[in-house]
Amino acid sequence: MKTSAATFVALAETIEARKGCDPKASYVASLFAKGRAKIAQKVGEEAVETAMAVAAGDDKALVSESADLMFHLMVLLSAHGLSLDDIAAELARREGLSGLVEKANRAP
Ligand SMILES: N=c1c2ncn([C@@H]3O[C@H](COP(=O)(O)OP(=O)(O)OP(=O)(O)O)[C@@H](O)[C@H]3O)c2ncn1[C@@H]1O[C@H](COP(=O)(O)O)[C@@H](O)[C@H]1O
Repeated sequence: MKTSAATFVALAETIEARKGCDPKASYVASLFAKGRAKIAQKVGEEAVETAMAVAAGDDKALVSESADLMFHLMVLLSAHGLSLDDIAAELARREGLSGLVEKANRAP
């Protein structure tokens, strides 16, 4: 089995390769064809479904819905010319900065 990172890298490459493909032959291409607003809507729906899996106490559904959420988020990032590297860079920038300290330092 691939490592988590390798799986995300492979999926990101597949998503990029779907740009310009026939929307009838590819779900990713169909998302790109529908546009950013529709992809963002799908991200919102999958986030809600992820939360509902938690409310139902269903860990199997939590994994499945989280995968749907991550997948659609990666398509959304790609549609904006961004990638998981941008998210990793932002998380790296925050490394070591407690969320409690950051929140306390926010301008009122
Ligand atoms: N990881 C995924 C993946 N996860 C979820 N999905 C699809 O996401 C959709 C979400 O289902 P929903 O019921 O929420 O949405 P829907 O009802 O079909 O759509 P709406 O009409 O509600 O908008 C389903 O069609 C899933 O099959 C995915 N589709 C593709 N991938 C990956 O993307 C690759 C490329 O896919 P294609 O572009 O289709 O070749 C695949 O090989 C996979 O690796």
